[in-house]
Amino acid sequence: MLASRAIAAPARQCLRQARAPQRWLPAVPQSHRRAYAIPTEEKVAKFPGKKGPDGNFTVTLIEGDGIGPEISQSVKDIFAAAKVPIKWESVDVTPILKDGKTAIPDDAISSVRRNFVALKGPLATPIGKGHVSLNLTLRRTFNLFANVRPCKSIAGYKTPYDNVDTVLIRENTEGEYSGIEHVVVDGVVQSIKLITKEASERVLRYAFQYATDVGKPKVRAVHKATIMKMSDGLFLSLAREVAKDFPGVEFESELLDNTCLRIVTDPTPYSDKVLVMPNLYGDILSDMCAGLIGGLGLTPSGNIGDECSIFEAVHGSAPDIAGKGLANPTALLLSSIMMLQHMGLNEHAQKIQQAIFDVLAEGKTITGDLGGKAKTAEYAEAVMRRL
Ligand SMILES: NC(=O)C1=CN([C@@H]2O[C@H](COP(=O)(O)OP(=O)(O)OC[C@H]3O[C@@H](n4cnc5c(N)ncnc54)[C@H](O)[C@@H]3O)[C@@H](O)[C@H]2O)C=CC1
Ligand SMILES: O=C(O)CCC(=O)C(=O)O
Ligand SMILES: [Mg+2]
Repeated sequence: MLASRAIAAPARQCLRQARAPQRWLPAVPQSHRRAYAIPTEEKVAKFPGKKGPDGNFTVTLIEGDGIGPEISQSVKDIFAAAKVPIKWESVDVTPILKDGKTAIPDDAISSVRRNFVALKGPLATPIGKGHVSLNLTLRRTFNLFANVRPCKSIAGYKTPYDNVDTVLIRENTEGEYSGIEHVVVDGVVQSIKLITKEASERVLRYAFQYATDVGKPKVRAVHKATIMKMSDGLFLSLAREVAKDFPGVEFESELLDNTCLRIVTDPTPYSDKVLVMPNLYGDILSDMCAGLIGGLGLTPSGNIGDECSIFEAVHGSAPDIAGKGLANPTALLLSSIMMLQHMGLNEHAQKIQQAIFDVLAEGKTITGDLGGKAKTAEYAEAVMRRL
């Protein structure tokens, strides 16, 4: 593990740092929701209307596999303790076959469409034979074109770097994860990396808009257009085109291998940029960035679409620790904070986030991945005590 828990800086200093509010998604005024989940005025009007007569929003919950139910329980407990006006609608996403293809059950699809917003635990994908990734299927089903993966140092948790503050936006519907593979002849297989103008342009536009909204002065496209001249070449040339529509944001580009080297050598120069890239690169780089701040137990994400959005941790189902109460629920909790900010429930987001950062900064009740001894539920209880 890259980071090890060292003697924490003086607790008061850590708590002071931890108190700084953190917005994982831009504050989106109701009238500017267009660039995020809600594209039309009609939907803008409809969104707050999802609040039911009891004053609660209904949110779809996919608990997921492996550690999914354990970390989902922490979110449910903490949300209940913080009196977040949310009613969970749990759905089963056990895959079904539709026209010979893996599909999400209709009930789950209609729940997400009805509620606009979902929180999702990790879903395991079998290696080789077996169903295709349900995570990718969900992203494609709902056209969740931008995967926003912020990664910020946790005050009080010491790693080789104290100042990581990266935001990575990953194209989320195609690229290397198009799932188009076939056997050409025995012993020769082909896997298609599909890059389209439409999908590239919309994620690039989202990245520039995101940078504008959160006040990051630069967008950097990460690519390998030296080798994949046509596919990454198209992505890069579209990035240059889209940049012209955002004169207030500086555009840069960088080869993926160089990005990897530079971020692990010194992440500081990446704090003022939004990184945008094709699917696979974002998948790998986001796990790598998580390593810089203390691991996968800490990094959230949001899958953003025009019609609905699904929030989930960057990590997977962690089968090695599942069912043992060892999982760190912070990544899913911070994803749920992104979700609350997306929904405009900022006060609740801030209150819970502060409690999480305070518990982490204090360092007494933290899970094993961070060098502590607390079980998942004990950590969640510590967060609830801080609310
Ligand atoms: N978005 C999703 O639902 C994702 C699903 N997966 C799926 O998850 C399964 C397992 O994949 P792996 O490669 O093992 O990756 P993983 O992310 O599940 O685990 C990698 C390592 O990180 C640790 N870890 C992950 N989350 C943690 C947490 N919250 N607290 C403490 N430690 C944590 C695990 O114990 C393991 O040692 C696979 O079936 C994969 O397809 C993988 C990544 C994302
Ligand atoms: O769907 C999967 O199995 C893995 C997905 C993944 O690694 C990710 O979304 O980061
Ligand atoms: Mg991944």
